[in-house]
Amino acid sequence: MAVDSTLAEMHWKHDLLGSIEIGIVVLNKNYEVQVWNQFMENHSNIVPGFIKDKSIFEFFPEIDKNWLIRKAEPAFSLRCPVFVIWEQRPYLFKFGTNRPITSHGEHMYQNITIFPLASLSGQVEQICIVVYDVTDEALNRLGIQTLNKELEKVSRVDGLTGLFNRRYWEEQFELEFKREKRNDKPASVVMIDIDHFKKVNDNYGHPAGDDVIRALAKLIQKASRETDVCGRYGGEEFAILLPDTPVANVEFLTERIRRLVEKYTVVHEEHEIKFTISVGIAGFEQKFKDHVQWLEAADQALYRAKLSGRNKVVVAGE
Ligand SMILES: Nc1nc2c(ncn2[C@@H]2O[C@H](COP(=O)(O)OP(=O)(O)OP(=O)(O)O)[C@@H](O)[C@H]2O)c(=O)[nH]1
Repeated sequence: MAVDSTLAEMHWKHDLLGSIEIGIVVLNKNYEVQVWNQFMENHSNIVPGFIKDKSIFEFFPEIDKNWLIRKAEPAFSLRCPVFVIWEQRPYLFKFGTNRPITSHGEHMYQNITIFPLASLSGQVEQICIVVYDVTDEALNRLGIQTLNKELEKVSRVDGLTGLFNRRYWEEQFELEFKREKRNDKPASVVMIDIDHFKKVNDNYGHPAGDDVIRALAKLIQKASRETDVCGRYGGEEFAILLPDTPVANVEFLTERIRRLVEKYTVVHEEHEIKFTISVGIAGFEQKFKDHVQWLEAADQALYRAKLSGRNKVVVAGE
């Protein structure tokens, strides 16, 4: 009778371990597998009889041995459970998943709990690793994060050129102005405007004009440093903020862009379009009350470049 009830108990425990949708692995102190439930078998294609008494590290090279031993140590020595969530480590066992393939990989995301299994004497000779499949939750979260990053980028960038849009550029410019007010280091701002751009639109059409705007944006970006903040300020007007750069260096740089543009040809359908730019530069001065005054100085220099014949670089105050 006693044997019967023990057998029955073993049977339902076996059924229970087999039917639950979580992985259960019992390891001894040598990290050899003692229990391997149906979930683990289904996802690894390794049957319990084959892996029993073998080191877990032999079968799963993706498991960082030192890391797992370090993690499981408190379960053995302090008898406390240990939790590892997918944000810390996406998975312990590299199992596939039947979810649609996304940019976040096609493996199963797992939360892991490591429980101490104490014997009657209170000694912990074994630990139980419980593996939860949290792929749906992880993919949702990662999907939302990607979407948020995309939205953040879209809200900063001008769609036609890929440069910063006016709003974001102005925000950065205002911040730089405040930094300059405190630090008083050399910094410059540049306004660039395409000459007689209306004629480009009138002669070749609006899409051709767009190609010219895009071409100039590329030239500006190529000539600038990573720390320069390049923006499309208006239709055919661009602004560059150059932190830590004195006016003399900027004059040299913008003169180079001006010459490059002069030589450049935009090919749109059967048309070869030539164009030029006018440039205004203003170095930071402590006398500016706000960033608007600093930008106005560059704008006035640009206006003088236009008035004095276009295709020119003019520095404010010179
Ligand atoms: N193709 C295209 N044209 C634009 C865009 N935004 C503004 N424009 C055009 O840019 C032209 C700007 O013309 P104006 O402000 O008169 O200046 P301009 O012809 O460049 O003359 P100057 O600046 O005095 O040399 C207008 O015809 C606008 O329609 C755009 O995104 N694409």
